[in-house]
Amino acid sequence: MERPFIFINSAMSADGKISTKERKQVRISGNIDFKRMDQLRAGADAIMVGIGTVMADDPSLTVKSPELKKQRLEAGLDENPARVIVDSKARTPVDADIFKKGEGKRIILVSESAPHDKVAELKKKADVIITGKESVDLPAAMGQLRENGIKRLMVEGGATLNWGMISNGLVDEIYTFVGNLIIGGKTAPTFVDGEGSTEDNIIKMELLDAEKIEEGILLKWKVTGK
Ligand SMILES: NC(=O)C1=CN([C@@H]2O[C@H](COP(=O)(O)OP(=O)(O)OC[C@H]3O[C@@H](n4cnc5c(N)ncnc54)[C@H](OP(=O)(O)O)[C@@H]3O)[C@@H](O)[C@H]2O)C=CC1
Ligand SMILES: Nc1nc(O)c(N)c(N[C@@H]2O[C@H](COP(=O)(O)O)[C@@H](O)[C@H]2O)n1
Repeated sequence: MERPFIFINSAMSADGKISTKERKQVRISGNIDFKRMDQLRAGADAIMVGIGTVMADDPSLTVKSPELKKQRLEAGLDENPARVIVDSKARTPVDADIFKKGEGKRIILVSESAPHDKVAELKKKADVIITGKESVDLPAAMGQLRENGIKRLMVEGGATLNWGMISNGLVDEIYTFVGNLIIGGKTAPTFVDGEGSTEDNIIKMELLDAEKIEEGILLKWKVTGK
């Protein structure tokens, strides 16, 4: 099944953490990196996060620059790319910022195990796509997104979703900004958590670029597979 071009953009500390041990959002990027992230958002057809990120950060995932929003409108697009949440049990709060802030489409990916009343509530606010029995079937869901016209998908984490996407061979490129912080903590999320690899199925990448930005470094990777 055809799927979109998929890339992950993330910011992590020098020790690979993407937030604190309390799973509190940390400002890792500086202004230049946030502008770069905004450009990536504006150039995508959709931006996707896991339900863990919605619960922890309550992000809006909107394009912030007025100029970039204007350019999207002039190109006949919605002001914001579609915002997608991977949420097997339909736990997304109906008052989440994703629903309150910005124009544009919202899509919730749920599984067959999601309570029907919660799905009905979310359907008032978003398109709902059902795949998988207990958990969202990510490969099938990516195919459905492509059928819904999404050709370029930006994934913004978090750690568990990043593992789900990468381990299923669904990620083409990864952009990580590594900031000048050490967060530490064995329970603080790293860029990729989940089940993890054994030696024979470690995922390989090719370095595309490395660029110093303010006090950190932006690494661009192409995922080449197992
Ligand atoms: N610095 C940065 O760039 C960023 C940092 N973060 C941080 O990351 C943390 C959140 O990460 P995390 O807690 O791992 O949550 P995630 O955002 O990765 O969401 C994970 C959840 O997604 C759902 N899911 C559904 N289907 C799948 C599947 N097939 N594979 C994987 N996940 C699936 C699961 O919940 P269910 O079973 O209920 O569906 C799972 O628990 C926060 O602390 C946040 O601040 C987040 C984004 C960016
Ligand atoms: N690129 C980047 N740098 C950081 O330092 C960050 N903390 C994040 N976090 C991501 O941004 C989301 C918030 O988006 P909104 O401002 O609400 O639109 C957050 O959920 C992370 O995905 N990213």
